[in-house]
Amino acid sequence: SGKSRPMRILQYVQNTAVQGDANSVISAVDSYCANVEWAMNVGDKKGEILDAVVLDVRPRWVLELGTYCGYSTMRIARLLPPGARLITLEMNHHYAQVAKQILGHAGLDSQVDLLVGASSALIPQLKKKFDMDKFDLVFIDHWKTSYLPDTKLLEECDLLASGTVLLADNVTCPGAPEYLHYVRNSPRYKSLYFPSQLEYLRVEDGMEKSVFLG
Ligand SMILES: O=C(NCCc1nnc(-c2ccc3[nH]cnc3c2)[nH]1)c1cc(-c2ccc(F)cc2)cc(O)c1O
Ligand SMILES: [Mg+2]
Repeated sequence: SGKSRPMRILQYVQNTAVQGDANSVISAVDSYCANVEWAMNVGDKKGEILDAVVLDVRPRWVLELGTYCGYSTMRIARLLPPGARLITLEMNHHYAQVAKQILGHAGLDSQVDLLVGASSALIPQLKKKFDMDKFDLVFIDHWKTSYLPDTKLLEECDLLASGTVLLADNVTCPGAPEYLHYVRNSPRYKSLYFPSQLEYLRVEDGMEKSVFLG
């Protein structure tokens, strides 16, 4: 039942997770996707790397590119200091609708602003729309071919400060070769690879953490 995979994930969450308990919603998504049907969430293994980076950065302003069902959105939002804000961009209206409901079930919708549209159109509007200046952390997990152009767009829009951390999912699988070459060879970034596995599978993947040097 449930017309789409995101809908089936939402139904499982609504039937099994404790309302207002973000960790139980995260666990519910992980057990559904590990045991019933695979989905492109960052997952529990890479999720621990994401958690560690969020706790280390203690960001005031976070941008996420690629919301999908809101799994990584929840992982980030549950660790934010009070007053911090997470802006997440999603291209697909259906994904966004499901993510909103999953975030609501977790009780995390107050720290999160979910925008629907192309990142290339939305990124230039963010400073004005949210009266903000620079992001402290950017989690990149959308279309793999958009990683590099959107990173350059963030630079052009003056949304990165010296010390801003970019964390990119899937740099090995499906891969983001042009992005990797750029952040590893540009003098404006200090980059480090965190080896891991593709969500819910025994396939190599990893995340790239790149600090903007200004
Ligand atoms: O495609 C992925 N993720 C992207 C979804 C998305 N959700 N929202 C967007 C968006 C959002 C605003 C945008 N603005 C412009 N393009 C946009 C695209 N893109 C993805 C794919 C895999 C994967 C691995 C192995 C396989 F065999 C098949 C698949 C694994 C992953 O962890 C992923 O993250
Ligand atoms: Mg991913």
